[in-house]
Amino acid sequence: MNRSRLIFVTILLALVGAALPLVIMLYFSWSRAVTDEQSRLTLYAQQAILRANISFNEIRSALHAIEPLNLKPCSDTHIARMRQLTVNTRSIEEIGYFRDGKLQCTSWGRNDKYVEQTPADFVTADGLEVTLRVSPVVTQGNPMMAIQYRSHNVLTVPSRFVDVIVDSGVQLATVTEQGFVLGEQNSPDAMLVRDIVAAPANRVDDDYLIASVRASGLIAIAIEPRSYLFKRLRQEQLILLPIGAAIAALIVAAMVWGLRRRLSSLGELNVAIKRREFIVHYQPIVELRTGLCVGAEALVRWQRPDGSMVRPDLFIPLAEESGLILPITDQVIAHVVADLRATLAAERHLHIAINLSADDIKTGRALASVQAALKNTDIEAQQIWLEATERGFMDVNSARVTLTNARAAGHAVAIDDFGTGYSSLSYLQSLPLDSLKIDKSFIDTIGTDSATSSVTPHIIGMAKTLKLKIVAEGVETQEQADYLRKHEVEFVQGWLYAKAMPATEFIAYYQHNLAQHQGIVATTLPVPPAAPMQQATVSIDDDPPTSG
Ligand SMILES: Nc1nc2c(ncn2[C@@H]2O[C@@H]3COP(=O)(O)O[C@H]4[C@@H](O)[C@H](n5cnc6c(=O)[nH]c(N)nc65)O[C@@H]4COP(=O)(O)O[C@H]3[C@H]2O)c(=O)[nH]1
Repeated sequence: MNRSRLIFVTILLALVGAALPLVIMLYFSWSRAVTDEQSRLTLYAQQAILRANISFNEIRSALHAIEPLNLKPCSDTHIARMRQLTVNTRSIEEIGYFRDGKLQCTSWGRNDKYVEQTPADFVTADGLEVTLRVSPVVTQGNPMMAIQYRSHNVLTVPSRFVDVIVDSGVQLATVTEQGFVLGEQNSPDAMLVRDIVAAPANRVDDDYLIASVRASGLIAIAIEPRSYLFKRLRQEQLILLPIGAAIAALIVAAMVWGLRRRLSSLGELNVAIKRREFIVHYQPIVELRTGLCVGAEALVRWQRPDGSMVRPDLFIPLAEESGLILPITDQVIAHVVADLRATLAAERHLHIAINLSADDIKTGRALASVQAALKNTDIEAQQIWLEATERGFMDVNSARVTLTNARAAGHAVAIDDFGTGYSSLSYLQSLPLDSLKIDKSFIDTIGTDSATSSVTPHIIGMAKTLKLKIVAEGVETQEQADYLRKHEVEFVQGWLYAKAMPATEFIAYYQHNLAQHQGIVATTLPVPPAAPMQQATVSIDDDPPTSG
């Protein structure tokens, strides 16, 4: 990703990162406000059901108490008893006695007016006949509810069935399951109440917030205007939005910090490329059967002006992401040629493996760089191996073209870090490869009972089936080397043999190794078909061995 793209993507991510916590907090504020308000309304509805049940129970008890007394109807004792029950029972305003459907007397005395018993709107399960609206004859007050049991009748105020102290604006109704409204507060809309009875549920609609409770054959409904919700919403937002803003600020700060770091890393990398601060170390590759050093892997190092060395895994990912890897590969190639030109010309069986990035493989330009660098030198193409990781094969068609061209030019091609990426057997089969490097993570499992330890022999078997030479990377112990020898792995690379070292040290290492293996023949070099290389004979004669 180049600089301006990086800035653009970071700004985009920062905007999303800043908006996200605010949106989440807005959502939480809303859902908390709705939940809180609905809990409040539900509580009112529960209290209304409780009040309605208390009223019914009181009335039922009074009626059941007076009916079996068998007092002389409308006698002074009878009227006194009715009055006593009326005074002592909160829910009862008046008790009346009926005979043949006509009111004879009430708790206030004998009745000489003609009053007929009103027909019941509904009858409860235990036989109480309820008439919702009757006009009291004696007190001449507001409409009341009449509840009749046999010859006695009680008048009660409907508000007894919703007798709950609610905040102003909250509407309350207690309704039977059949839809008869027993009592209401603050005049809830009748249509709305009917709708809620048909499908009782807590909900928020365009105008109202609604909660309902169903119990004992009754439904209590509490309703408040939706605008009330906004008061609660503002309270929630006052708490949650500052938290969201703080998280958003943290995200933006982290992104700005990351961007500045990346830009400064990118800037430093750019300067390092211009100043050619990259050098190459060489890690020997040894033929396992003979112990002969047959080559080395070129490993880039960033040498800062203060002399400190930066490991490749700290800058290669950034270089690959930003496209700066291409000039770095060029500098590696130039270093290999400058460092080992004479040695490679003198030792024809010696090879150097150069790492190519995914971009190098995709564009194919690294091949042109190698060819240009080898021009006018005595280094032969087969002495330069090209290593590509599985990431380099993501664009399999361009990878195939580059690898085919590389092999046609005489280079051996290796797949690096095998097993850590996504390569499949079909990839391996379809790409022109000479060798496979088993990643250190698999070598580490040798002799252990880790879950992946069983994979190593499969990789070896697969490479052999595909006739690829094998290089085992990161060999650190004799046990690993013995295992690899037993499985006929051809080449090894690792600290058991040598760490990566500067060119002069590598040349000395190589000469020493050569002297130790006087007269021994290396037999297992990969051979690209287009420029076949004969088995190399290692000698310690003054005359360098020739190939081809
Ligand atoms: N612990 C342990 N480590 C061992 C052992 N033997 C080898 N190694 C390390 O394993 C890495 C092998 O290189 P790689 O898999 O190509 O992995 C390389 C390669 O992917 C990348 N890299 C290095 N040089 C270049 C380069 O010139 N171009 C590109 N594109 N990538 C490079 O950076 C990675 C890391 O390179 P290095 O830090 O040099 O680390 C090297 C090497 O020093 C061992 O026995 N034990």
